[in-house]
Amino acid sequence: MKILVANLGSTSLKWRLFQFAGGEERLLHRGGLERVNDYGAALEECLGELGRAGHVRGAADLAAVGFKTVLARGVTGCVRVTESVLEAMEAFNSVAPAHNPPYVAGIRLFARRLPGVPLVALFETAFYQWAPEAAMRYAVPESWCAAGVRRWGFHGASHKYIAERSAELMGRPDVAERVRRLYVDGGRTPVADPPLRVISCHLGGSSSITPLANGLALGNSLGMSPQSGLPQNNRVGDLDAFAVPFVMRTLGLSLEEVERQLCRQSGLLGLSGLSNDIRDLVRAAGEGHAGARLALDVFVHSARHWIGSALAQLGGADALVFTAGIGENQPELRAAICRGWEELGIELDPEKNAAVRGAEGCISTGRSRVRVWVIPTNEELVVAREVKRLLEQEAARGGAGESASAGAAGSSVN
Ligand SMILES: Nc1ncnc2c1ncn2[C@@H]1O[C@H](COP(=O)(O)OP(=O)(O)O)[C@@H](O)[C@H]1O
Ligand SMILES: CC(=O)OP(=O)(O)O
Ligand SMILES: [Mg+2]
Repeated sequence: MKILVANLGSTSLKWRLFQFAGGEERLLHRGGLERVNDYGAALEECLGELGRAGHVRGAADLAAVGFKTVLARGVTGCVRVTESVLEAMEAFNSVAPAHNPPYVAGIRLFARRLPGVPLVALFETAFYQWAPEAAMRYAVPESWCAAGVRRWGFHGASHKYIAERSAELMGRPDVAERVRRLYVDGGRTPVADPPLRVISCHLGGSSSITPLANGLALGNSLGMSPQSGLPQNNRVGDLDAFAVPFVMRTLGLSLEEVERQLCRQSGLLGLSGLSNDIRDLVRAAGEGHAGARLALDVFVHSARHWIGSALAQLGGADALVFTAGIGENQPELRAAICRGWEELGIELDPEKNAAVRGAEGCISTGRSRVRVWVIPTNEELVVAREVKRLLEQEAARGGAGESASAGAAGSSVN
């Protein structure tokens, strides 16, 4: 069974093609494009590359295409994409303006280009279904919460992968197995003592930090929208809610203009006035650009704030993990984030830290009580496994029937 996963990130397109056969998972192909603005053209390039490599010449070559979709009204988990799922995503376009519109368009493009191939979505919010209610609520009236104003949490596929892989690296196969089975039994797979406490730092085009207790999320720095928490590439991150009516009144901005500026001209770009890409900012800061320096400093300050929160929620940590575009590749920022934490039992080894870029490795000293890791994420594998499971469930039921999640009913788009 061949499953393609298309990961439409806020700055990139990444894809991986997996073959599942006889209990084995094999990666057949992977690729990606950076600094993407036109996702339609990027997806055509992906399909072209898969065709030229001889892997996907037509619909018959694929069992399914999986998508790491962000959020939808009333839908989570792993579902067949139906018209009503797309409508539920569109209903939250204004909550995830950088993510939902390109995903809906991208899914429709696959439906046209690969007619008949099952299209399946694993929503990023799925990983937080079991997080404590106190970690997921805002202090707003109940009617706001009922309308969707609550913390949803994102980067679920990535933090799930880190939960599993970090448990393996920390010698905890029991916790890794619980994580693998999470969407089967809701985290009820038993684990041994002592508890494994991991802080997962996904730092990329969007960034988020999650405390993991025995593989389960206790929350996420991303809240109701993927524009919260740390400053994002060109999206705002945390902001006092009263700033919005204030700038509308005092600067005379329309609601649409406020939304546009918060989503396109804020974050690292807004702070630096230069770029939304950390590579440009590190280079420019080195050349004395004050805006770039400020953007990096705010990013580091915010990362430390959220790691501190995770440390407090977990009551300490056994491992701290850096992943995604920035976390995997940027030793200078990892060092700045972990500065002065020896008393907390976190001590980076400067040489190991400098040496690990885009690869898996431990970057803490032998003395460090908390082991610090770089783990390249594999969101696509997490999605592909759930897609496979859904197809197998459907086959066992004798066809693509009703899906487990609310709101997923309706005619399949493919
Ligand atoms: N080789 C690299 N060195 C340093 N930073 C990088 C590198 N590659 C990517 N980045 C940073 O990571 C971001 C992309 O993160 P990533 O998680 O891969 O993408 P997305 O958010 O689109 O899913 C870039 O915008 C850039 O800031
Ligand atoms: C929220 C999310 O999935 O972020 P990104 O697209 O940047 O990876
Ligand atoms: Mg991403």
